[in-house]
Amino acid sequence: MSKINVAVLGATGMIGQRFIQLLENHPWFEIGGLYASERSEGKKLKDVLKVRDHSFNDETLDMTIERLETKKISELNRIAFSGLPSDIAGPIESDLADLGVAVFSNAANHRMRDDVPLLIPECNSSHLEAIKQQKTYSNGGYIVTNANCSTTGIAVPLKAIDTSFGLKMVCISTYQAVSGAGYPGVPSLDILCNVVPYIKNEEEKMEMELAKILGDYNGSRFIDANVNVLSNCVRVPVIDGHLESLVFNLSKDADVDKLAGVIRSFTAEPQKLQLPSAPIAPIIVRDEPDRPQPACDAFAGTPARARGMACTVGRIREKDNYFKMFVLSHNTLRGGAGGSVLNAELAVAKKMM
Ligand SMILES: N[C@@H](CC=O)C(=O)O
Repeated sequence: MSKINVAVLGATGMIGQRFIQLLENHPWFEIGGLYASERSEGKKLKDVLKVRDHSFNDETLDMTIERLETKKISELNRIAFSGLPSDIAGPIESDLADLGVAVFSNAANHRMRDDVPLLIPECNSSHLEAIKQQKTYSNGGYIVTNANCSTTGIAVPLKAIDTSFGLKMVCISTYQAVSGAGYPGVPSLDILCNVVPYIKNEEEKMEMELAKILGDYNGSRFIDANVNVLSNCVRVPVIDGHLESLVFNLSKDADVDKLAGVIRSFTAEPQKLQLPSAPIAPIIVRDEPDRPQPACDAFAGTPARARGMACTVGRIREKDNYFKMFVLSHNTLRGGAGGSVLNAELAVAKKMM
């Protein structure tokens, strides 16, 4: 098949550049343009580089950033990947959908809409159907969002657990990397040798988003999962990789071995469809007592294209009918740009493009 032209919006930011990283040698997608605010118009990617753990191709580094004009973007691209900040993303993404562009967004603006899938293909691929309710769908335009980064990593193992054992309640404590705050993110004097027990709106987002993701879509509306979610979100001085501690209880009988077995063997539609960015194993279970760690496990995932797309679970324990475990996932890959690239691959595979 010929490659599909895609735009990257917010190309000067951390998530925008993760999109570029994942798209530069993509088998189905071709970068049709890099877009950002007027301020960056005419600069080359190499002049505004934020991602430092990936070697971009020379041709990619020489690409010029263009001003974000929706009409022009829609004429040149079938898909737009949005890494825009949420203070400007909402109307720009709606405009592009009106112009017939399929928008895959990392921004929070449209996540809770009744006709917008909050999509994690391992958890709720059937929710993609909701795009047919969007008034722009007949034109080819629609919006699909990925979840907040701290929600995405835990949603996949929680889906595996909920499907087999019925999740009743989950209490989450996060240890979130500074790259989650974008670039330059948290001031160094606030975070070096420190932890900050507050991330604006994070706990609210996690509680709402998990209910939508783990819930159903009945063909005309989303029905929230009946799971009690409690969360505390904290920023720690780590570059990449959100570590999260979970305590939960279940409606069906389980033990640590059964739980570990179900989590370890979990696969879903992206694996069945062999989507290019799908990790072969979406959840890796580690048996070592001191894993997962951001320094060791943030980039988990095979094959090479799925690096950073698997989450890692460890320290599964039981006490008094409550289970405890840690989950780690890469916040700007699996929890950001990678999540939206996987969403777009699912839409292509399901011929909703
Ligand atoms: N809100 C998160 C970013 C993920 O989307 C964070 O601040 O870490």
